[in-house]
Amino acid sequence: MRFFGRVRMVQPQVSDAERELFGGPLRYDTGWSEHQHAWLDLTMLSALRSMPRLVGTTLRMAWEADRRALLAVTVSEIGQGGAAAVGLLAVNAVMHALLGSGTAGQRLHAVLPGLLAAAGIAVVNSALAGWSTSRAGRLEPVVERIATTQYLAAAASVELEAIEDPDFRRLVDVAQYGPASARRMISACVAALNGTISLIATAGVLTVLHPVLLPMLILIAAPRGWGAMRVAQERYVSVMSWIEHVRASRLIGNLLTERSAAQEVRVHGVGPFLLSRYERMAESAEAEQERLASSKAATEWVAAAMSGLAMAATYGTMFLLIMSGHMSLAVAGTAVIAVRSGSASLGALVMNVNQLHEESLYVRDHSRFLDEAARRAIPLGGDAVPTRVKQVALDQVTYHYPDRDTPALDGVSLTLPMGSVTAVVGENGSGKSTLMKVLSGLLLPQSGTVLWGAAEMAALDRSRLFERVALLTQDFQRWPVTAALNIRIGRPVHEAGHEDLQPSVDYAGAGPVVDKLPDGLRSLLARMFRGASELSGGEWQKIGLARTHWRSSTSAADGVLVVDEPTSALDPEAEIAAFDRIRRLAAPNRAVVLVTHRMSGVRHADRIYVLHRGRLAEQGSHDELMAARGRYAAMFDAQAAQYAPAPTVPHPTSPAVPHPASPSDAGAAWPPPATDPA
Ligand SMILES: Nc1ncnc2c1ncn2[C@@H]1O[C@H](COP(=O)(O)OP(=O)(O)OP(=O)(O)O)[C@@H](O)[C@H]1O
Repeated sequence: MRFFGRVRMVQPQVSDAERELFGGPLRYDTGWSEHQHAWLDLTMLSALRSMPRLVGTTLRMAWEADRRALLAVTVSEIGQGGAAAVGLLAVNAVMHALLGSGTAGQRLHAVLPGLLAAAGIAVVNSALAGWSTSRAGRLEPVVERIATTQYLAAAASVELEAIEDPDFRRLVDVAQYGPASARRMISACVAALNGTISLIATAGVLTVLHPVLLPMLILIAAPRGWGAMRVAQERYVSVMSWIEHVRASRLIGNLLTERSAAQEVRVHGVGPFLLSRYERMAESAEAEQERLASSKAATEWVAAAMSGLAMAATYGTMFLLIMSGHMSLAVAGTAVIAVRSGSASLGALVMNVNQLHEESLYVRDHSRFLDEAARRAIPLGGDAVPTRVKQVALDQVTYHYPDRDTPALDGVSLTLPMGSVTAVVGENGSGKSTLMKVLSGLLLPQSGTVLWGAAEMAALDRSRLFERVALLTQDFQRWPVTAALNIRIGRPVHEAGHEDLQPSVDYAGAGPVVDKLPDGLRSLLARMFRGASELSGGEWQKIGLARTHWRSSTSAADGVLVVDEPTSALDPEAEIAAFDRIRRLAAPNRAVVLVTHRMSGVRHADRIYVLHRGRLAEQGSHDELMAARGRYAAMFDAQAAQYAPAPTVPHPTSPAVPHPASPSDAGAAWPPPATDPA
């Protein structure tokens, strides 16, 4: 009876390794589980019922992609169905001629026209099949390309807030499977169309031959169709319940090969540790594969047995019909062939409907993503940004991340006059980076206003506003392209030769970095490609600075330069030089705002704002804030004290880690023999 009940979700046996690594059964919620119920409700009937809608969606996509190719596929598939029906009729004529009266020679002679017709039909059929394959081959990549382009364009045009929203990220994750599924839906649709037409053709011929043959055909094919559907359901449910665990073991496997983990993998002995956990997790996934294979074998065996019984009943019925004179031998011969090809078509059709349904779940995610992305897209249009502004100002700005209880910015007001350098300091998590995102127009405050001159940012055309902002953040993008493009990409629409970029290279002090590269600015900075060069963190920061200069120098309109922790990887000399260069970027048409924890870089700023837990705690020049002896002065003094001569730091007298359990664990005698420090 277990074969006929619903396919149920079985909670996977989680390995000890997974508990140890992740603290329990892993729930990597990708949104896949949203399919679960759709699928589990799937019966053959509901799959067939949803067929017209699914086919309609796919055909619409294909129609937009290439109408001529779609028409060619449809015509050739219908042609193949017709050819199958005519082929069966030709077989029937051959049977009649073979089993008719007359001498063997006369009968062979009578067979010839039927045989020639069957051969001709076979040739036409294969030509049509070839045509269909080639046109579908044209259609599939175009549909996939259109769906991929839609996906990428939608992902790149949403608000930053959407990208940082975990729910939206999950949708982005799951929708990535949509384009490939849309492509596969084309072939599944073509195959389903082919199956339907050949089935209608065969059914028509069988009904003409004898009315009892059609129900018999259905009886033979139904168990195989049921078996195919059940196996697919079990596979899908298994994938759904195991996906997190398979991903987890893949994640562990990847960590062993990743460059970023390579040092700890070796020095801390993480390699053998993770490898053993990977093996244990993979073993439990293998057990599931084995269970699935056994279940598939049993289901297919039951389906084959039921289909065999129906086949025996069909042949028995035909035998009785022949014996009672209700069916000729020729009809029976044709019926045997038709039943065989018809049951194969029906079985294939069920599988294709099945696949169509499975793929449509992912295509549905894709369109759900497109709808959601359109809802959360950065709005197009808006007022023009004034070319000349005296200042950019924040007035009582509050920003709240959706999943946080407390605001990251709470009633912050500040002013950035053109031509000035403003510094923002504060402890970790005080809201500095959030403030920079609000200033850049990447995040829109829930209350308060950002003003460009007298214009409110909320009313401005955001794409135009972005053109007036230059960004240099600590985790700026290290694009896997040439050194030249890594600079030019600061304003990619602006064409530039290497000589045009030279001032930016010189400005950033990146000359020695470029000189060291094998092909100068032409060198590829992408370690994953052969022949590419790699830069150190500090060298990259100089390239980043050159990019910022390029962006700033290619716009004459008033704008803002946002610099967030630009010098973290620079050596002391380069850091001093970098702060000096950043200050020099403040021009009559540019306001520079600088976020840093290096207090030495802040002291020359025209105005300094101190943030504390999202609120503005202090503001003023360096001298004013030092005189006020508040937070700023405390931070400055704490850093300055690091460089002041200090009394000798005492050495610890006892080990900071517990003793190993036994001397053999330590690999050396423990405790070490007492020695006289003197
Ligand atoms: N994407 C986000 N989603 C939710 N909360 C966030 C997000 N980014 C930052 N926060 C929270 O907002 C607060 C301010 O973060 P922000 O990154 O602006 O601080 P910061 O001053 O730049 O810190 P740091 O000096 O460490 O870079 C923190 O409590 C942080 O946890």
